[in-house]
Amino acid sequence: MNLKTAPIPVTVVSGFLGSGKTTLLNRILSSDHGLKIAVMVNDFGDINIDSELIVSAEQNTLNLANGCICCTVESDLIEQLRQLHQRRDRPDHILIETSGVSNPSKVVSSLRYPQFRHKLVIDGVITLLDADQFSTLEGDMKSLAMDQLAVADIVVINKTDLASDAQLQQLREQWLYPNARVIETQFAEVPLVLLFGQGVADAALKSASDHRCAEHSQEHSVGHSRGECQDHCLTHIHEHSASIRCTSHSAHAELSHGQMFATLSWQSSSLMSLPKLRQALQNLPASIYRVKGFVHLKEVPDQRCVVHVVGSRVHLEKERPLPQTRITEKPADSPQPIESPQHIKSPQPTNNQLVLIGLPPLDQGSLSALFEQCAL
Ligand SMILES: Nc1nc2c(ncn2[C@@H]2O[C@H](COP(=O)(O)OP(=O)(O)OP(=O)(O)O)[C@@H](O)[C@H]2O)c(=O)[nH]1
Repeated sequence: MNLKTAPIPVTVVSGFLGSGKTTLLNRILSSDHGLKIAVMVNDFGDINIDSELIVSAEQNTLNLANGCICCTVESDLIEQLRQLHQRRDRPDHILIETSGVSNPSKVVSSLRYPQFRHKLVIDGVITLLDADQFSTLEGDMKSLAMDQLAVADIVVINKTDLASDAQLQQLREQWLYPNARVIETQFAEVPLVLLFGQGVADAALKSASDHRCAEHSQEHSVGHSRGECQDHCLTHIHEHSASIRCTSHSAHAELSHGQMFATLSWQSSSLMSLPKLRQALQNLPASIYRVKGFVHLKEVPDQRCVVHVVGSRVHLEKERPLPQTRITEKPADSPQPIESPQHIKSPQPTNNQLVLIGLPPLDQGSLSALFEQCAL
């Protein structure tokens, strides 16, 4: 098959809030697989925190319209996919990270539209599950998490380092659908061949062998196993790889999924106190399941820190620089990145940004007051 006209494989990465989707994406984008991967990120919250947490190729950033990927931005998703397919530097693979409050089945059905026939092929749906927090989900949250599992081809039981043997056993026995392949991981260490499928692995192998250098062709001729050849060639082709990131962000305090979730954001320009912030995060109302963002702490004056709250777990760490992926030249007819204040990459030194996601109603006044008290 001609690789230039072959359908592009698309993998949908799903999973409830904080299950490790961005961790998985970063692992893939930082790996030396040699594939040109386009990533579409659908964040839920008016500040797009995920776009700053993902390994990026900024010049290729495209923005979708506001909203939850499965509820309101279908037309933009379709348009971006169409444009990706038309690019001269077509990606080898497309990854779509749905927001933690999305049901991936709608995305999957969009990918099946006739206009994508022979252009895109669904490689699979990967759903991550937070082994530590899954059992704490109740009601609508649990139903949504189950919907995400129901459409999965691969279920990744992530955060096994935080779960007891009994918790893991219960997950395996009670909550998994029979058809999915199940992998248990820490920090989303999923084998790449499982993610990309043999089709793409073969394409990369073929492309790499087309470009192979003299010493590699000699190695091929003596008959290495597929894995050995692939390792050599994928390293070689990596020099031509690029990552394209598309982001979507929802409007302030938007509700989605039948009004199931609400989000609000808080920003300030004051230094914050670490013990006060930690205490505030540990004492959030139970209706708030997820907090993520960046803060500047008095105790860490030289760099900003990343905040993650998932369920009852609070995690703060110094921001680590993300490796930048190599970028290929953009075709003249490709869409220009849209400048937006929400995507300014280097905020002022004391720009704290937090996004909170939970069950409505979220009380903006009292939550803002809670964080204001952490400011010095
Ligand atoms: N201990 C532990 N922490 C993990 C693991 N995987 C991810 N995390 C942490 O869990 C937090 C949430 O991870 P993300 O990758 O941002 O989760 P996400 O699914 O993208 O989150 P949303 O986009 O908000 O739904 C971060 O602090 C990660 O570092 C793991 O296996 N073990």
